Amino acid sequence: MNLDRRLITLVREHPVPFVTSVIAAVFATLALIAQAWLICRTVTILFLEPSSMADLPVFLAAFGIVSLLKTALNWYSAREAARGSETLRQLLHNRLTAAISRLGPSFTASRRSGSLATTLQQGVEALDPYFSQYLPQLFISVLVPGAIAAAILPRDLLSGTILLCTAPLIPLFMILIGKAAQNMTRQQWQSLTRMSGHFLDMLQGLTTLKLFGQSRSRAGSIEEISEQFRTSTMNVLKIAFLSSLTLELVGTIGTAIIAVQIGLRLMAGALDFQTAFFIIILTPEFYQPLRQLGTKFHAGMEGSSAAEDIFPIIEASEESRTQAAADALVDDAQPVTFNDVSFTHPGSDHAALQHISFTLEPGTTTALVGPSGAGKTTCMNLLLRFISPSAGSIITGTTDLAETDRQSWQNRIAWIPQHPWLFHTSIGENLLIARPDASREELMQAIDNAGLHSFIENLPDGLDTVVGEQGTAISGGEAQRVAIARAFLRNAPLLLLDEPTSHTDPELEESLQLSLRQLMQNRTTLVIAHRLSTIMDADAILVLENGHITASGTHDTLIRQNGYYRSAVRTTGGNDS
Ligand SMILES: Nc1ncnc2c1ncn2[C@@H]1O[C@H](COP(=O)(O)OP(=O)(O)OP(=O)(O)O)[C@@H](O)[C@H]1O
Repeated sequence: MNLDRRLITLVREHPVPFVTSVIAAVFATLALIAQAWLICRTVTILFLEPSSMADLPVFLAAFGIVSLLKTALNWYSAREAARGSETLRQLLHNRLTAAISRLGPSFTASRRSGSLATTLQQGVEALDPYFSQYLPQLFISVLVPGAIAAAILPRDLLSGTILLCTAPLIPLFMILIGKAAQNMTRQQWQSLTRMSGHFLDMLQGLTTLKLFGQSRSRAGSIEEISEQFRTSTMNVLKIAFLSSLTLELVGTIGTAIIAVQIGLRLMAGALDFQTAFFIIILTPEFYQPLRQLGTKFHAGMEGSSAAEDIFPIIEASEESRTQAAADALVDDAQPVTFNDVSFTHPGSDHAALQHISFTLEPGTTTALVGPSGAGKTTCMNLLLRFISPSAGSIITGTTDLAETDRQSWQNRIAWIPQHPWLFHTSIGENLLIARPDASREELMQAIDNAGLHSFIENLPDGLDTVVGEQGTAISGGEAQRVAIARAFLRNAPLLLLDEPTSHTDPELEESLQLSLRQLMQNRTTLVIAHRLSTIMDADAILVLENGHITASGTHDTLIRQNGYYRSAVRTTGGNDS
C-alpha cells in the first residue's frame, strides 16, 4: 500500500496537522450524512407529507448550514494536510542537505551531481502529493465509508451488507495493480535521475564536447535517455489509468447493484421512500473516497520511490554522526601520525594506499611527491576526514583521529585545494567563508598577506564585486590567492596544500610562493608537490608510488638516491611532477 516505514516515522514527528486533517474529513462526512438526510426529509415533505410543510423552512435552513459547514471542513482538512506536508518537506530537505554536507565531498564525488540535485529537489517535492493527498486519503477511505456504512446498516441491512462486501474489492485491486506498477514507477524515477545527471554532465563538459566535435552525438544520447524516460512515464501512466478504470468500475457496479435492488424493493413496497432515497444519495459518497484513493495511488508510489533515494543518504550520514557523537574534542597542536594506513576506494579493485606510516611533526613542512595516481590526494582526503582508513589509524597526539569530533578536527585545518571554488557572490563573502566572524581588520590583513590588495582595488565594486559563476571573471592565479587569503583568515595550525599544476608567469609565481611561505610559518604543513622546485626546503619529503612510500628524506638525501625523486627532478628540471 506504499506505506514507507520511514515516511510514516517522519509523520509521527509532526502528526498534528495530519490528525486534524483526518478528523475534519470525518466531520465533513458526518455533515454529508446529515445533508443527505435533510434532502430526503425535504423531498419527502414536498411530495409525500404535505401535512409537515410547516417544518420545511427549518429543514432548508439546516441544509444550508450543514452544506456550509461541510465545505468549510473539507477546505480545512485539505489546508491542514498541505500544512503538514510543507512542514515535513522542509524538515526532510534540511535533513538531506545536512546529511550531504556531513557525508562530505567524497560522497558527492561518488554520485552524479545532476541525479543528486534531482533527489534533493524533485525527490523531496515528489513527497508533497504523498503527504498532502495520499496519506490522509488512506485514513479517509477507511473512516468515511465506515461512517456511511454505519448510517446505512441500521436502516437497511441488505444495502449495508452489499456496500461492506464490495468495498474491500477496491483496496484488493489496488494492491494487485500496485505490485505490478511498483517496478515501473521505480524505473521511471531512475530514468529521471539518470537524465538529470546526464544533462548536467553534458552542460558542464560542453566546451570539451564542442572541441572534440562530439556535441551532436551527445545530444543524440540525451535524446535516447529522454526517450527511455518518456517510455517509462507512459508505462506508469498506463498502469495509473488502468487502476483508475478498475476502481471506477468496482464503484460503479457496486452503486448499480444497490440502485437496482433498492428500486425493486421500493416497487414491491418492501422499503419506504425516505430510506431508499437516503441510501441512493449516500452510496456514491461511500465509494468516492476509495475511488479517490485510486487516483492518488500513483502519487503514493512516486513518493515511495523518491523515499528510496532520499533515506539511504540520511541513514548513511546518521551512521557517521552516531560515531562522531561520542567523540572527544581535538587536542591542540600535536604531531599527526599515519600508522600503517591502508585505503581502498569503494568499488575499486585495488588499494589506493597500502600500509602507509609517517608523522607530520608540529611546525614542520612535509611534502608528498609521486607520479599521478600514486595516492597523494587520497592521503589528503584522509587527513581532511572526507574518508576514513580501511585499515590502520591516524593518530593526533595520542588520540585516534576516528575518536575525535570531525568538525572540531576540520576547524583546525586550512586547506588550499588545486582548484579553489569561488561561489557566485561577492569576493568579500567568498573570503569570509573561511571565518564568517572575522573583523574588517583581519580580513584586510589576510587580503594583504595573500597579495590580493591591488586586485580587489581594481574591481568595479571592490570587496562587493560579485565573482564566481557568471560574475566577474577571475584568473587561476587570483583564485589561488583567494584560497591563500582564506587560509590566512582561518589561521589554523594544520595547513594542507595541493599545489596548482598550471604554470603562472614567473613573477606571479614568485609572489605566490612568498605568500605561501609566510602562511606556512609556525604551522604544520603537508603539501602535495607538483613543482619539485617549491619543496626543496621542506623538512621532509615522502615519495609515494603506487600506494606505497618508497623513499623519504630531505631534498639533499633523496637527490643522492637513485629513485623516483632524482629522476623526476632531472627530467622536469625541478619544475613538475
Ligand atoms: N573515487 C575513487 N574511486 C575509485 N578509485 C579512486 C578514486 N579516487 C582515486 N582512485 C584511485 O586511487 C588511486 C590513488 O588516487 P589519488 O587521486 O590519490 O592519486 P594522486 O597521487 O593524487 O594522483 P594525481 O597526482 O593524478 O592527482 C588511483 O589508482 C585512483 O585511480
